[in-house]
Amino acid sequence: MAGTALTESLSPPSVATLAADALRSEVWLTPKPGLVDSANNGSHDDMDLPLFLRSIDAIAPWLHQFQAQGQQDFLQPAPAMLMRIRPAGLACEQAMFGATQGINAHKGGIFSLGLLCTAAGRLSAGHRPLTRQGLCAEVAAMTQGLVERELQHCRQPATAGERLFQAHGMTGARGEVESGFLTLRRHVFPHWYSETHPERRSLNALLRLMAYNPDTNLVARGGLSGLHFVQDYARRLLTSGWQKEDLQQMDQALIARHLSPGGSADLLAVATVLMAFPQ
Ligand SMILES: CC(C)(COP(=O)(O)OP(=O)(O)OC[C@H]1O[C@@H](n2cnc3c(N)ncnc32)[C@H](O)[C@@H]1O)[C@@H](O)C(=O)NCCC(=O)NCCS
Ligand SMILES: Nc1ncnc2c1ncn2[C@@H]1O[C@H](COP(=O)(O)OP(=O)(O)OP(=O)(O)O)[C@@H](O)[C@H]1O
Repeated sequence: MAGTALTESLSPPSVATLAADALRSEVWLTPKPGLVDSANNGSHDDMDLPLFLRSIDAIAPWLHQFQAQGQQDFLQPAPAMLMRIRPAGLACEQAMFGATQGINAHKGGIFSLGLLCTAAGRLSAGHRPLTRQGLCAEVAAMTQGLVERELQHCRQPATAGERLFQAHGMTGARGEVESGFLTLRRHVFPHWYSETHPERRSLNALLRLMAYNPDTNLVARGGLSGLHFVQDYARRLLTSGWQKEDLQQMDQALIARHLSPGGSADLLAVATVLMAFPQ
């Protein structure tokens, strides 16, 4: 069985390589509503595709670092891991900002994929099976209590994510990892094989994410009405069936409203990595 062969043959560094490849596929995938892709810069005045590729080149070595640290620390209790990898996470963010002249191309992606690579390192070093479910559970275990510690107890919100928790109770990237990527498990994985062509499969997964992910990027730019606009639009396309032209029209609608579903782009990359593993 292909899935079993993958579990046995995936040597640890391959997961970090899969993650960098997933970031590259995500940015090349076109048309992506509101996001940077090969046709346009979506709702972003300060980013383009070459900037994303430079950012990925800067991040890639750190993804291996996360995995190595997961392997090295596999005997540590899971909840101790986030504190241990955060310095590498912040250094990776700095490397990204260095490559992009201070522009946030991948902050969310570094966070989610860094945790995923660490989880993979821990599972492989502990001779535990590298499965989708196991990886999601390990990410959840490593981030247990994160929303309470960093969002509920945050007195002076500094980031958009922290402000949006206070304003709307949105838990953003932290809530998604603490739930073991619940949005992916509930709304994306069960429908992954409903499309056979790889490009349509990725675009359909992105559409499903836009329909169901409580993306703090959308609320930061367009308020709750911005989030609902994107969710309603994506749900309509999922119901009626869609072609690339529909996504191009949706792109124009999001650009006109300055909306960008960046959190969904990040989760698409996470899904691409996780779908390389057996269930
Ligand atoms: C947790 C991270 C992502 C910071 O999050 P932040 O508060 O800036 O906001 P937010 O939760 O909206 O996430 C930022 C990025 O995550 C992505 N994202 C947004 N929504 C989602 C979602 N629902 N699911 C997954 N990713 C998402 C987007 O790309 C977004 O740009 C990370 O950069 C980090 O750990 N920073 C250190 C911050 C810290 O230690 N603060 C102290 C607490 S007061
Ligand atoms: N292809 C993509 N296009 C745009 N954003 C993406 C893409 N892939 C991932 N993202 C995510 O979107 C986030 C950037 O979104 P955004 O520019 O809205 O954030 P910001 O810089 O914090 O806010 P603003 O630009 O409104 O000041 C990044 O953290 C990144 O992880």
